Amino acid sequence: MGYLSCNAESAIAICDSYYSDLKNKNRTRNGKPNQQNKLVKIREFQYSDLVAATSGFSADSFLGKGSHGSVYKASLDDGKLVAAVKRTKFTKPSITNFRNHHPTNCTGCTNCHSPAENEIEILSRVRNPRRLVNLIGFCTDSNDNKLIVVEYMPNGTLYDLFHSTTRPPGWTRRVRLALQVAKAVQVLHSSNPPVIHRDIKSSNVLIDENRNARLGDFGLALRGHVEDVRVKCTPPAGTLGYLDPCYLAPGDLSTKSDVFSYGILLLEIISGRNAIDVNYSPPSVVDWALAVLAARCVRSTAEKRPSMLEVVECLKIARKRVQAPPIWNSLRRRVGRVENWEPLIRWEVYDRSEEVVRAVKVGSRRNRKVSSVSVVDYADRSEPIRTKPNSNSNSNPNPVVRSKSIGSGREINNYKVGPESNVGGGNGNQFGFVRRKGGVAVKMQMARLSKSRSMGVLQSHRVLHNYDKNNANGKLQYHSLSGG
Ligand SMILES: Nc1ncnc2c1ncn2[C@@H]1O[C@H](COP(=O)(O)OP(=O)(O)OP(=O)(O)O)[C@@H](O)[C@H]1O
Repeated sequence: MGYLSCNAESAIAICDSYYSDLKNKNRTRNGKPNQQNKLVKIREFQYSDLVAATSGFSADSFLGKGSHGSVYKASLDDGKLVAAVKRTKFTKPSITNFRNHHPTNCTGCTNCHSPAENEIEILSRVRNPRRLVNLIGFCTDSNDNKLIVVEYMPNGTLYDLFHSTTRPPGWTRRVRLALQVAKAVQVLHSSNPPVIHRDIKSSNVLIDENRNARLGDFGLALRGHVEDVRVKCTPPAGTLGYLDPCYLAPGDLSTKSDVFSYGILLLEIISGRNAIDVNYSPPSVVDWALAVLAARCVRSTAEKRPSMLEVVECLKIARKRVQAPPIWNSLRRRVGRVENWEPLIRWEVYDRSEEVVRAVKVGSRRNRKVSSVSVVDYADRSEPIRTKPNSNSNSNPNPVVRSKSIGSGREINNYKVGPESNVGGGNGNQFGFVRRKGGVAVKMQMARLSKSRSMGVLQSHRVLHNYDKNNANGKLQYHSLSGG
């Protein structure tokens, strides 16, 4: 890892092609420095400085805990720089395990290097002041653990915004946040070589001082082309609930796995309070546009998912619509006055030859009026969408997967994962897939999403056997998919 072998500040500029490209782009045509592409130096901090900056990693500076460690607010440079310090613990795999992971010698993957080391390596090469939670520096403690110093995001996470506040964001802001996250993912995918984040989820989207969404936590990210040895030898990882069901072996990885996770995130964004009541006409076009997009992102065939560029373009159109017509605003105001608003959205994500993907909006709690809107690929649908007037979570007769709220924040109360198993408590707050085989609907795993503990759609016993149940927070790490 280049950045570790040399002096931190110079290492980045010398060792990395991204930064040498940046150097060339760093001047505009008239020779003036280009502010956007400004080279940023990665600092190496003394451990004692970080101890002082966080008041000894005190409870007062504590910001949150993830699966790999804790995050603290740090006041550096005499208070001129406020940052977040991630302090992680990582046990390196034994030599035997290491050999089992890698049939050939590994040049470094997220299984042999700590998430912190990986995050430093990735973030020292990819930078975006508006879209990403950027790296400021790093530090090594006496046990050789790495601490990461990143930009401080004062307004929590997207997860908090939707699930820990009494008043979740309105529709306009949701579209804006969705677009910002899409742009962040696009930045990663369009960099050369591309970066695949592998852990896109609402708790990894942080809200900056301007209330914009930024993508963070690059502990599992991989930088490289899919054919690169490093990418090819890194076992699958991610968070259950967001994990691409196609991603079962290292060779399955592509940017489309991120698209899948983004689709789940988009569903999470959509499935809270809606801006438009179906009683009002016309019903929201924007929410359907988003629903279609989300459904396309989570298609089970990776090639049929859109690229992030397409996602960004689609969301830009959705944003224009939400901003444009005056009637929209008055409707939004009326809906905003409704208390205890809770949308009922039933998702039917069918994968029948990959041609029918549909989402059905059932109605609002207030009036329970039913609206059935077809959204995508309906030309060839062979059966009508059934909705029942006055349906609610208790009386809905449809035996389809139903999601009242995705990302409910509640714990999973049971799970069994396997080809014929059913996941979740079964009270309606579930999300899942129905796969059709020979005209018969086969329910696949359903999940009740909760922060970092959400369940995913897993289809392989091999994966299950390799799932480390002791791993905290539902974070998935696979251990010996290559037969070890
Ligand atoms: N840059 C930051 N600025 C402010 N708060 C942060 C920052 N990074 C993380 N946090 C806070 O610390 C918490 C833990 O973050 P961390 O990235 O370690 O874990 P996570 O994303 O919640 O879970 P996981 O490790 O499973 O991905 C976050 O939920 C957030 O509240």
